[in-house]
Amino acid sequence: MAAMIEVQDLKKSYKETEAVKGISFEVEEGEIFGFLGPNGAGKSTTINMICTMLKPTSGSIVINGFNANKEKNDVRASIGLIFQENTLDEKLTANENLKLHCRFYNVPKNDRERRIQEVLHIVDLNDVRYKKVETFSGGMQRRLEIARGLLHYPRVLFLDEPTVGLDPQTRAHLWEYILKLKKEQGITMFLTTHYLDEAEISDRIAIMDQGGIIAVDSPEELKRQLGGDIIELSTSDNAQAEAEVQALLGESDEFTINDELIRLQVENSDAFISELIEALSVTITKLNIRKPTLNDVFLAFTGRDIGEATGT
Ligand SMILES: Nc1ncnc2c1ncn2[C@@H]1O[C@H](COP(=O)(O)OP(=O)(O)OP(=O)(O)O)[C@@H](O)[C@H]1O
Repeated sequence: MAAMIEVQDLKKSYKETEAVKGISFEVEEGEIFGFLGPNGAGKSTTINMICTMLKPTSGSIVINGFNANKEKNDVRASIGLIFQENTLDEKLTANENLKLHCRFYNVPKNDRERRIQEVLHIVDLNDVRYKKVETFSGGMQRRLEIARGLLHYPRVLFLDEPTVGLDPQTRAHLWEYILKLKKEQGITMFLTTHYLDEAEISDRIAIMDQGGIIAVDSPEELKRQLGGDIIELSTSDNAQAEAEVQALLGESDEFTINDELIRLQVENSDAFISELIEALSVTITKLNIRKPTLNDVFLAFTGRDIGEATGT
């Protein structure tokens, strides 16, 4: 199967900043592709280039078989954008917002009524079709934006932090709709999010840092590559414990430490934990053993916790 998005050696420089440093990746048709990275990594710049809103310095982008540089209109017709900011006209009804979009995207006149009904049905908003958007809850507005993004039958949906500012229940609902779209319409999704539980839904995740892509794989594989178990502990004297853990692990093994928590990764915690307890002269006040999470993956690749790295 041909890739739905093909990015090759893509670069973007702003005066002094090399924001995107020659990245290459492919997104398969029908997959949810998560795009993660710390603030300033180059994610927005990359997405804006893929969506034809920003001209690359060099490199090539092909979407749905169309070249983003030479066939902008075909690319735009192939994609739907659902960004963080609400771009609906709140003074208009849902119906009016959708009709406007049909006009912008040249949806044939005879098709408009059928498509509006179709997309409203997908997001369960048929009942409020003739109500003003300003009377909608945040979640309903988001659903209407998704409906609008689907009106011109895009093959790829770009979802840029689609659930920011929504309560957990609305987030969960919205995800049900997004997954339904993937399943029923086979739409490819390009997703950025700071919520790791959402990123976990992706078929594959790319991690971007300092203008480059440093990992691309399924969430399971990324976690598996990290391997072993994560041990987190606090002690009565973490500085002393740090020296003792280092002596036990040897120079080559890595672990992270901050004021409260020593975090280390070992092949097999069962075998290691008794050695650790024996090696420590200080009292252990907290001990937690777990499998790696996506946050550990993020930390391993970028050196930062996703919360710190994205200011969330
Ligand atoms: N218009 C611009 N002019 C100059 N520099 C820019 C411009 N837009 C972005 N940059 C720089 O390019 C780099 C990448 O920025 P970008 O916004 O793509 O990162 P990001 O990963 O999307 O970050 P965030 O998660 O904060 O949105 C940063 O160093 C940023 O300061």
